[in-house]
Amino acid sequence: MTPVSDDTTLDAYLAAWAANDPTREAVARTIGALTEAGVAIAEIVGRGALEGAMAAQTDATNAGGDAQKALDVRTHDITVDILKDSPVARIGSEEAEDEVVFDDGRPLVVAIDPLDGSSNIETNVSIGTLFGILPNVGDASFTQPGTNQLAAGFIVYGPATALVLTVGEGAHAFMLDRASGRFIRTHADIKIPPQTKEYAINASNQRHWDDAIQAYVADCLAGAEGPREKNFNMRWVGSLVADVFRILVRGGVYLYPGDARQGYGSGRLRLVYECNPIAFVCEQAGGAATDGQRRILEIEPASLHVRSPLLCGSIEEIERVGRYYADPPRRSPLFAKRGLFLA
Ligand SMILES: O=P(O)(O)OC[C@H]1O[C@](O)(COP(=O)(O)O)[C@@H](O)[C@@H]1O
Ligand SMILES: [Mg+2]
Ligand SMILES: [Mg+2]
Repeated sequence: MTPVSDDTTLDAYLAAWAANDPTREAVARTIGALTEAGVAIAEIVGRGALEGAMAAQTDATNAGGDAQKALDVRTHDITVDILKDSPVARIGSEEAEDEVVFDDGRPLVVAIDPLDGSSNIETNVSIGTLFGILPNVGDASFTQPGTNQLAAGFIVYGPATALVLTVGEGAHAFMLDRASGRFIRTHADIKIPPQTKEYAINASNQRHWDDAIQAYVADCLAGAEGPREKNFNMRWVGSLVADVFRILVRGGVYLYPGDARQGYGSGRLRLVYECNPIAFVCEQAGGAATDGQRRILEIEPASLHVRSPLLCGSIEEIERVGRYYADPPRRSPLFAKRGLFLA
C-alpha cells in the first residue's frame, strides 16, 4: 500500500476513539505509555554499538529458555517502569517467568514481548516490541483468548520507528517524527493484498517440517512450472515485527510452523504476546492468522508463555495452507518427501 501521511497524530486518533468511554480512555493511556517506552527504546537502539554491549548475553535465560541479552532485560525494565503509573494491573512479559503485578484494582493487563528479534540486535537489522492489551480478569488474565484483546500492535525499530496499531477498527501504521516526538499516521486502514507471490519461512528447518508445510513450500518453489503456475519470492528477516510490517505493506505470508525439532512441536513463537497481537493486526487488515488449522485468536492459552505455530498474512494463502493441513496434497515423486527436489 502507498504510504500517505494524513497528519493524524496517534494522540488525536486515540482521543477521538476514546472520547467519553472510560475503558477506551484507559486503553488509550496505556498505548500512550507503551509508545513512550517505545520512543526510549528507539533512542537506545538508534545508538547501536555506541550504547555499549546491547547484544551481550547475560547469565540468565527467559521463560522460553532463550539466553537473555542485555537489551532484552533493559527493554523489559523500561517498559515495566513506564507502565507502573498507567491503568495496567499486570504485565505478562517474555522476559519474566512470573507476571509483574502492580495493582489488581486497575482495569487492564498488558502482554508484551519487549524486544522481538533478539538474534538481530548486533547485526543492525530491524527489531521491535509486541503488545496486546486485555481486560484485567485477575489470575486468568493471560489465559484469555486473543479475541478478548482490546488493542494490540507492535513497534518496529528500523530505518524508521513505526507503530502498527489496532483498537479493533482497522489496522493503522504511524511513524515516529523524531523532530516532534509524535507518531504520525502514514498508513490508514491497511489492507493486506489477499494474494501474494512472496513467502517467509526459515528454510533451514525444511527437513523438520510436516507434510502440509512441505507441500506448500514445494509448490511455491516449483514456480511457474509447478501447480501454482507463478514464481514466488522468499524473504526472512528473522524479526517477526519486520517480516509482518513488510506483509502489511505489500502482502505475503509468514510461516513459523511446528516442526520435528525437540522443543519445536508448537513452533517457536509465544501465543499470548507474539501470535495474538500479530493475529489481531492481520485480521483487522483483512488478512488471516492460524496455527494451520485453528484461528489464532480463538485458541485458549494454557499459560502465559505457551507456544503456538503461526501462519499469517495474505488470506488466500493462509486458507490454502489450511487446506493442505486438512488434506495434504499428493505429489508426484519429484516433489515427494524423498523426491528429487526435497531430498
Ligand atoms: O531464529 P529463527 O528460528 O529463524 O526464529 C526467528 C523468529 O524468532 C523470533 O526472533 C522470536 O522472537 P524473540 O526474539 O522475541 O525471541 C521472531 O522475531 C523471529 O521471526
Ligand atoms: Mg519475539
Ligand atoms: Mg523477545
